[in-house]
Amino acid sequence: MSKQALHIVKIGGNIIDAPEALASFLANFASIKGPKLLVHGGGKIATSMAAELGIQSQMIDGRRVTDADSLRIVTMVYAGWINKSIVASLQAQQCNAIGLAGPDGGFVVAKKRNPVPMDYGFVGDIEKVNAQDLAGLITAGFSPVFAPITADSTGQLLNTNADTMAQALAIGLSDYFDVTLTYCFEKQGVLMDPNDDNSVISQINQANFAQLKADGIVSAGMIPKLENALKAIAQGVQIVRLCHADFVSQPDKGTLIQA
Ligand SMILES: Nc1ncnc2c1ncn2[C@@H]1O[C@H](COP(=O)(O)OP(=O)(O)O)[C@@H](O)[C@H]1O
Ligand SMILES: CC(=O)N[C@@H](CCC(=O)OP(=O)(O)O)C(=O)O
Repeated sequence: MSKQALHIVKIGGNIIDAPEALASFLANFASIKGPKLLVHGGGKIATSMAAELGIQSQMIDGRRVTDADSLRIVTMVYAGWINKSIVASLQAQQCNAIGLAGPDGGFVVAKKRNPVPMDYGFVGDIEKVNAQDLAGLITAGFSPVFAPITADSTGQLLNTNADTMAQALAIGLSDYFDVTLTYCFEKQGVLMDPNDDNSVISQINQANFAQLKADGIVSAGMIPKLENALKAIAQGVQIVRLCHADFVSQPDKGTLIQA
């Protein structure tokens, strides 16, 4: 029997940092019919806030090396300012958004990343999603808005990559819904030439991803994003797509991920 459709959308830092682009994205998100869930990043704002406070940010393979000071900043920025700004905007557009981070409701439990071979500090890898309770919240009519902050089983807060958070929530919720996962960012999709918006690669699977990586066509934050997208499609998510934030509700745009 087919399940109810659920749209899970991830929105990244470049859009969140651009007020007009964010407003237009949120209007489109609010107009999606039926159950929906938003995961947001905000890495760019966290980096500039840290710089204002005299703290340098270091990224390795798309992950922020998170010391105690950085953890305080990312928690305030992601689970505070960004999350509440988005929720308030969605509520003003009759979307019944509820702001959450991993520790709320025990929805996402993580584990501090092993410090060997590389110590990322307070960075969490997701261990468990409490999908049953979260599905209940969604079925009750709420649209969860997740900040990429988690905690471990001892209560230690951790910083988690937002693309990974979206992937784990999508896989967990696939037991209860037919999930479409859309990664929205500021490009038209995965591009053959990152400077040419007309060069969208229409489909990506494990085999051509390996080739695109080897050829240096995908780089930086795009590599973990595609790894997350490929994991989602391999583990029960029905549709996975990467597209420009303006096209969140246009299923024919962007790059489709294939198993
Ligand atoms: N082939 C590619 N096509 C599109 N973007 C690419 C490609 N290779 C690298 N990128 C970079 O990946 C970025 C998206 O990853 P990331 O910065 O982690 O996004 P976000 O913070 O929006 O999740 C793009 O802004 C772009 O600079
Ligand atoms: C561990 C880790 O790297 N966490 C990310 C969380 C934010 C994020 O993923 O934001 P974008 O989607 O805007 O890149 C970070 O602090 O940058």
